Amino acid sequence: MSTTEQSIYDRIGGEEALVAVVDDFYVRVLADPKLESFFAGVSMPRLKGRQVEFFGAALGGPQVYSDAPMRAVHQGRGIEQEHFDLVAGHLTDALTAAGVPAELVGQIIGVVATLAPDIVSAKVAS
Ligand code: HEM
Repeated sequence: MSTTEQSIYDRIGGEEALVAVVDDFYVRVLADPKLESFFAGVSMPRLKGRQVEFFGAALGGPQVYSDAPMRAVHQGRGIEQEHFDLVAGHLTDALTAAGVPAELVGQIIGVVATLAPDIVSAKVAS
């Protein structure tokens, strides 16, 4: 057996686990009254597929994420830090519900948090 350090992707259970987490994540996001309107008219099967590619690539899996950069996808949608934090919370909950250990969830959310400057494009009016 190899003793090579496993990627986060392998440690959470590979593609099957990731697909299940992404499905549950979007159930939670779409059930959130503060978030659902952002996804009106969006093809969810397509978005889930892209999200599996994105997270697979980001967490050390074999996927290649070949679509637009995060800034191009999200800017101009009126996404505020509050919305980003809610989405990150739903991801935390979906990972935790799938049995991913808290330490790994923390590492994944740490990676996701670095994306906030590209995704948040609206400031709360002051
Ligand atoms: C938390 C970190 C986030 C990550 C890693 C992420 C990742 C992604 C990815 C990979 C796509 C697919 C892009 C493509 O077509 O290739 C996407 C699309 C999208 N994201 Fe995010 N996202 C995040 C946060 C958010 C937030 C906070 C919102 C809004 C509240 C949001 C709203 C959307 C919408 C509406 C689309 C669909 C765009 C379309 O196909 O028309 N995302 N996101």
